Amino acid sequence: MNHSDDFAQRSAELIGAGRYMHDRGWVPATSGNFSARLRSGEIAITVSGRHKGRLEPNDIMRVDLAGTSLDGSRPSAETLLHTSLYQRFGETGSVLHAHSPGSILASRVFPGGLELSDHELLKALPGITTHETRVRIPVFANDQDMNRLTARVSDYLDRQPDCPGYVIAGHGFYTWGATVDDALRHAEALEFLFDIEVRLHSRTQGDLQP
Ligand SMILES: CSC[C@@H](O)[C@@H](O)C(=O)COP(=O)(O)O
Ligand SMILES: [Zn+2]
Repeated sequence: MNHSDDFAQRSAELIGAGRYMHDRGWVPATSGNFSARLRSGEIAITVSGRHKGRLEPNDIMRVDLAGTSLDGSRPSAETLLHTSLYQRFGETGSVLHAHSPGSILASRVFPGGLELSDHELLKALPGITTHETRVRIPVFANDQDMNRLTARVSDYLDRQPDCPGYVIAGHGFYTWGATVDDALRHAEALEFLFDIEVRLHSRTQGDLQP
């Protein structure tokens, strides 16, 4: 496959992911951003400000691993959060970011992070083969300074390299995978688990009411 076919193929996958996520209410009002690693080593990423449920081929652009635009378009405002993951994890082929209700609610209910355990669906996450696993999803404070936010995430991943995703408080979540499909599966599993954990928490709180 030549480089332009590769770019077209990855772009089509990101467009499909956007439609899927928008249909589920995870990327409202131009929020979210998506990327995929190209065979050339460059990154295909969404152009900033585009509606992620109605992406077209020219809404996907190329950046280098430092996040610099390679074709004159303006990449996602959160490009650094994507490129830092590609720099860190050689096997990562796609990064997805959503502003999903489950992740935002979870960040309010569990500001110190979530502990996911005893869920069969954990097996949808990379390297997990049993529900008897404990997966920690950190919650970072939101920050408009991408260098500072990226540094905080990187510092965490230095210590917890198996982390499958993270939440940004009041903002959304990031997850990644070897392919766009893998990253989408991780997104779907995490969003489901965020929702379950929030509902479990409110049930427990409700039970405690006089
Ligand atoms: C609609 S506000 C959302 C943005 O501030 C940002 O968080 C986001 O997810 C989308 O930014 P973008 O630059 O389009 O990639
Ligand atoms: Zn965002």
